[in-house]
Amino acid sequence: MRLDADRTLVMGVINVTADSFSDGGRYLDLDAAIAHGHDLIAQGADLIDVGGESTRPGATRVDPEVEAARVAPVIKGLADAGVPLSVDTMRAAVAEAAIDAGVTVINDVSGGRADADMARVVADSGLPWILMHWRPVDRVAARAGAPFTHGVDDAGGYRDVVAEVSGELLAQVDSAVDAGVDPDRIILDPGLGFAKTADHNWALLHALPTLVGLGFPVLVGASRKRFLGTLLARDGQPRPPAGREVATAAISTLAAADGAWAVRVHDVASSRDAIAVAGAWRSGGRRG
Ligand SMILES: Nc1nc2ncc(COP(=O)(O)O)nc2c(=O)[nH]1
Repeated sequence: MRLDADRTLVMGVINVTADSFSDGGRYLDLDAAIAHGHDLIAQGADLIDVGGESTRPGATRVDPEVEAARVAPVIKGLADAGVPLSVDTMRAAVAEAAIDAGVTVINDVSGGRADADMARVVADSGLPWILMHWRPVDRVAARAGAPFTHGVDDAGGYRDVVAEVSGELLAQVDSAVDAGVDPDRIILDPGLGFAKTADHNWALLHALPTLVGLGFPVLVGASRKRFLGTLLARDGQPRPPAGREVATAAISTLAAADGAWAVRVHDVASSRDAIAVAGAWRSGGRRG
C-alpha cells in the first residue's frame, strides 16, 4: 500500500458487524460482505477497511474470537482476489489473524493503546499502521459486553483540541517507534467523533493542514457521522445517515485539497468523483 500517492486515496468500508451506526447487519453474511467489497473496488476504492466490532456510541465490545471470525474470512476472500485491505481492530490477536488472511494495513482506532501487544505485531509484520486518536480509549474494557467510552466528558474536555490531539498523536507515534515500528509506516487519524463534539470535529478538519504538517500521512474518517447530521438538521431533526453522502463527498474534496493521505468512506463513488474534481481544480485541469 503506497503511503506517498500523488492523490488522496479512497478507503471503502465493510463493517462486518451487527450494529454499526450506518450499515450494521448488512454484511454479516460472508458472501454479501465479499460482494460488497468487489462493488466498492468497482466504484474506485483504493483499499477496503474491514471491521468486526462496531465502536459507535452505545456499542459494546465483542469477544476477540467473534471479531476474528467475522473479519478473517472476508479478508481472505478479498485478498485472494487481489483486493488491498486494512483491518479495523484494536486487538493484536485479531490483527494477527487478519495478517495471516492477507491484510496489508492495520487500522487501530485506539492508536496502539487498547492492546499492549499490538505494536509488536505491527512491527513484526512491517505493515503500515493507522494510529487514530481516541483519548479515553484506555478506559475501554477488554471484556466482551463492556460499553465503549464515547462520552465527551470521558475525554475530560479540550482547551485546544488541535494542539492536544496533535500532541497526543505524536506521543502515540513515539510509543510505536519505541516498540520497533518504522515511522515511515505510520499514518495518523484525528478520530472524528471519538469522544469529541461537533465543534471539536470541525476544528480538527479546519486545521487539517496542521495535522498533515506533523509529517505523517493523515486519514480522515467523517463518512456519514453524526456531526454531519447535526450540521444539516432541519426543524431540529438531524439529517439521517443515508442523507449525509453529499456532505461526506464535500469533506472528501476538502480533505484532498488539504493533502489528506486517504478518506474512509461508505459510499466510494461519490468521494472518488469529488476527489477527481479537487485534483482537476488544484492542477488547473492538467491531469484531465
Ligand atoms: N481510522 C479510523 N477508523 C474508523 N473506524 C470506525 C469508525 C466509525 O465509523 P463506522 O461505524 O462508519 O465504521 N470511524 C473510524 C475513523 O474515523 N477512523
